[in-house]
Amino acid sequence: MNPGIVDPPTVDSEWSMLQEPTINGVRVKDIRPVVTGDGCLTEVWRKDWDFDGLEIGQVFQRLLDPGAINGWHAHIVTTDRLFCAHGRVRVSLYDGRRSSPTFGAVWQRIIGAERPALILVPPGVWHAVTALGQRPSLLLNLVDQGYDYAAPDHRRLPLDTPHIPLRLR
Ligand SMILES: Cc1cn([C@H]2C[C@H](O)[C@@H](COP(=O)(O)OP(=O)(O)O[C@H]3O[C@H](C)C(=O)[C@H](O)[C@H]3O)O2)c(=O)[nH]c1=O
Repeated sequence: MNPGIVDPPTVDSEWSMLQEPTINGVRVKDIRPVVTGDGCLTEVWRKDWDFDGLEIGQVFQRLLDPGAINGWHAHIVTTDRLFCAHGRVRVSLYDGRRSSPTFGAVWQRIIGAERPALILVPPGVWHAVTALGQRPSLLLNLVDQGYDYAAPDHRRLPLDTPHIPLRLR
């Protein structure tokens, strides 16, 4: 038999995710849903988690059709907090900050209703979200400052940009 390669687990023996962020300033808060008699309840953000010490300036939702790839985006000053409330998505990140100790690093994590988590994406970190599975995915973004219609803090690169060493399709 061809020995192949060792297939490492994505979780430890407590089922905690092993994929620690490789990008400076990116944080992940895993959240455990509370199962109830008629469904479940999942917290999304609490001030006393001391997750980032930032404000919540706005919350918006983004519905993604199955297979949709939303990206690449980055912000100059805005911090995103991404939470997948329904369905399942892959969050892909690239550190585009030249001054960052992890400049050039990439990191990906799958989150969703079965494995809820809040992902903090600092300014300058390029991000893209891929909707997985066969049903629409609902992404919440709890940003630290509200969208400015007159001067959007929103930069975009095409999915096939040569500046980001990740191919999403
Ligand atoms: C953010 C925002 C946008 N808009 C308008 C502006 C555009 O005409 C339209 C789409 O906005 P945008 O291109 O920002 O949407 P997405 O491409 O889904 O990107 C947004 O959601 C993904 C997940 C990110 O991660 C981005 O950081 C975030 O900007 O909605 C508003 O009217 N209000 C808002 O708060």
